[in-house]
Order: sequence, then C-alpha cells, then structure tokens
Amino acid sequence: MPGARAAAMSAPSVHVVAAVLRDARGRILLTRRTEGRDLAGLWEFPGGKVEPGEAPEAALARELREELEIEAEVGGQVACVEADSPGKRVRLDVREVRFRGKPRGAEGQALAWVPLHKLPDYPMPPADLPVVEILLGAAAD
Ligand SMILES: Nc1nc2c([nH]c(=O)n2[C@@H]2O[C@H](COP(=O)(O)OP(=O)(O)OP(=O)(O)O)[C@@H](O)[C@H]2O)c(=O)[nH]1
Ligand SMILES: [Mg+2]
Repeated sequence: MPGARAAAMSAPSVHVVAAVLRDARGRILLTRRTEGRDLAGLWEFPGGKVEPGEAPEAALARELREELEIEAEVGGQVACVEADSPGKRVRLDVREVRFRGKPRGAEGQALAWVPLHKLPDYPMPPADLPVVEILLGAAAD
C-alpha cells in the first residue's frame, strides 16, 4: 500500500541514547534484552529512550541509574545511527560514559564485559552493527 509505505518512511524516529562503558581492562559492557520486549535475547549497549523535554545526557544518566544502578558522567559521541527497528525507526545515539559503582542487572538482564575484538560474536540489533564497526576501527588506529 503506497500510502502506508510513505507514512512509515516519514515517521519520526525515536531518539535512543546508549552507553559505551569500559572496565579497567578496556572491555565493553553489553546487556541482554529480557524476554517479552522487542529484540529479546539480543545484546545491546545499555540505555533507552529520551523522554520529551529531556536532554540526551540526562536521559542516559537516568537510564543507567535505573538499569545498572551506576552514576554516569556522559562524554562524547561515538556514533549516531538511524535504523529500522521492529515497528519503528530508531536514532541510536551512542556516547562514551565514565561511571562510578559496580553495574548490576537491576531489571534482571544479563551483563557481559566483552573484549573489543569479541563484540562481533554477540548477536545485536541491526542498528548496533555500524557502531561496533566504528569501535573496532577506532581501536585499530
Ligand atoms: N538501549 C538500547 N536500545 C537499542 C539498541 N539498539 C537498538 O536498536 N535499540 C532499540 O532502541 C529502542 C529503545 O531502547 P529500550 O527498549 O532500551 O528503551 P527503554 O530502556 O526506554 O525501555 P522501555 O521503553 O521498555 O522503558 C528499542 O526499540 C531497542 O530495540 C542498543 O544498543 N541499546
Ligand atoms: Mg533500555
């Protein structure tokens, strides 16, 4: 149906902020999406949707407090990718983040500290694949 296609293509994207959290050994934290939500079982950078009127940095600090119980200091942008997610279009805005505290899966999600070169072994949403490429490319410099 051409009308529906046009509407889907012009639908505004949902702004999602997500974090690259690194441990002392340079590993990156991935969290696993829990059952019953979109993309369940896939690994992702922790984060979530920016609420109306909220600054992206504040949104990411809030999400990391809720999901991992850490205090975050949001830094520079790693990548910003537009991608189709099931049923919606997502603008995935990924930031470097320094943090205090020990991340724990406050919503029952599994956590994995992943060496950079092993990131491609973890199934992730399509939007994340270019982000992983950028992280791997930056490490090769
Ligand atoms: N956090 C996060 N979300 C991602 C990534 N990649 C990606 O496509 N998404 C998509 O971004 C959307 C928003 O993420 P989310 O489900 O974490 O949002 P949220 O924490 O606000 O959860 P809620 O809406 O259940 O309260 C989801 O559709 C998710 O599939 C990623 O690396 N990290
Ligand atoms: Mg989330």
